[in-house]
Amino acid sequence: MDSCQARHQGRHHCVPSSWRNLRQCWMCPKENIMFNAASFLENRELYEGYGLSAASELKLDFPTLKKNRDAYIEWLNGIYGGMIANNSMTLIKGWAKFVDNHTVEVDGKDRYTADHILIAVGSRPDKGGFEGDEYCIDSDGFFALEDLPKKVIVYGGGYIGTELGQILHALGTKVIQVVRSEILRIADDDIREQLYKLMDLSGYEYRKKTTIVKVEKTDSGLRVHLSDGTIEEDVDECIVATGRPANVEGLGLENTDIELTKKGHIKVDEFNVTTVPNVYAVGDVTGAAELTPVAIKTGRTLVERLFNNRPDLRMDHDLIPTVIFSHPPIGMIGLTESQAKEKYGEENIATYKSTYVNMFYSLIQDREKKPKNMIKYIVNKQEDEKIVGLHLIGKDCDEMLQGAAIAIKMGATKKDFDRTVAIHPTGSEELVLADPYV
Ligand SMILES: Cc1cc2nc3c(=O)[nH]c(=O)nc-3n(C[C@H](O)[C@H](O)[C@H](O)COP(=O)(O)OP(=O)(O)OC[C@H]3O[C@@H](n4cnc5c(N)ncnc54)[C@H](O)[C@@H]3O)c2cc1C
Ligand SMILES: NC(=O)c1ccc[n+]([C@@H]2O[C@H](COP(=O)([O-])OP(=O)(O)OC[C@H]3O[C@@H](n4cnc5c(N)ncnc54)[C@H](O)[C@@H]3O)[C@@H](O)[C@H]2O)c1
Repeated sequence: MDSCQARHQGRHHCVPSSWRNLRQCWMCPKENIMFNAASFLENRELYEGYGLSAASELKLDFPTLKKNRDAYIEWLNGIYGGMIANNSMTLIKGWAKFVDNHTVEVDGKDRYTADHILIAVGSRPDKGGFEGDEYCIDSDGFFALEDLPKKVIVYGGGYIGTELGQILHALGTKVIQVVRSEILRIADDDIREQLYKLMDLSGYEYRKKTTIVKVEKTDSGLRVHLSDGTIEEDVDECIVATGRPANVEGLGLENTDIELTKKGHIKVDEFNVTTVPNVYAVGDVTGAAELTPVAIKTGRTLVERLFNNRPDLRMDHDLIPTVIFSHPPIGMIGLTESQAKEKYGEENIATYKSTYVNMFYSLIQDREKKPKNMIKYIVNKQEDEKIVGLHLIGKDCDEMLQGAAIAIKMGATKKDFDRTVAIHPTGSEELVLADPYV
């Protein structure tokens, strides 16, 4: 929890410039390192084609990966700590609880008050809610693993379940992802179908429309009972990733007039003010898109408004680009085809789609085994084919989206993309070659 001191009020540029470098949470880089490790290994089968025979002997030393990853995160945290110290901020370490609308108590001892109080306590992993969920781990437990498990059940079809399942699979674990309905329901239907094809191609196992009924501990690991009647034996870890509720328990909100939404998030208005004046909330705890850049940008926007004389400034939640770091990654911005049809009417929506093989896979001899990227544009015919959604899946799509997102945020049409000359030979060139208008 951060509290802003009143002494900043009215001063211009009181946001330290080094804050602008604050751009990551610890979970994102931690998972990104695991994504990269998995990317090295998943390409093992390509080495031979590239004449890299020694590389096919590549072996994972998991404890070394974990040690180096954790050291990197510690180094990052040190940098952030330094930024706080160097900017004359006082950091009080401890668990915060409201005792009234404007007073916060830390670790049940010291009390603090301020003209402005910002709540940014994030979210926490859901437990699962089935018999034996105490034997399961969550994403924090995944990062604490000391060695690579042999067999894992991943429960949940969202970002975390899909990312962790895919990382473990690429590292060599036998993974079964169990999902209540579909994997990545938030994705566009065509992209999800392509994901399933790519998962099938890589031998990734998933069970759709299935839930976990019960988990038991046995001498040889976990026994997991699934709703389709099957039982998985000798499971080393069962990772639950069924969402992240707001972290409001123990925050003492009952001592305040701060209200929650029906879904249990802190209720805020468009300026991120809670139901108590001068108490603000940003990030996961508000139910905004649960993404690091969203939390950070909302915080910066609020600070600019309060202390930099920009009274009308508010966070813009429209067209937020996001990437799911599956293998391969999925990038998306804006509406899916079905959302766009619902919003603008079926007759006003057109789509452009392209599938292609990234040159990286060109030396795979069997055409059927070449993973295909897919790009899909959703455009509004009423507005000169303005792009209202862009969806990508495949190698390098994580890096391809950001530039396109700028253009789309500026209101680009499909023709604007078509007019742009391609950069050859890259995967990104498909963005301007996909089903071109001219
Ligand atoms: C495994 C995983 C991977 C992710 N990967 C990505 C990614 O690749 N890209 C991306 O954009 N987003 C990613 N996210 C989402 C991202 O981490 C969150 O959206 C982001 O961290 C939200 O920021 P926040 O400030 O709201 O909360 P947090 O970053 O969770 O920070 C909340 C802080 O408040 C502290 N806190 C809680 N309660 C109290 C209290 N009572 N007193 C004092 N302190 C308290 C917590 O300990 C924590 O330090 C990932 C999330 C997870 C779980
Ligand atoms: N790459 C990234 O940017 C990244 C990575 C990780 C997490 N995140 C953020 O963190 C958030 C939380 O991730 P998450 O994967 O925990 O949540 P999520 O909301 O993405 O997915 C939760 C999944 O669990 C399922 N589910 C919910 N309740 C269930 C139940 N009772 N039984 C069975 N299944 C159930 C949902 O259908 C969904 O498939 C994400 O929404 C995302 O915004 C982002």
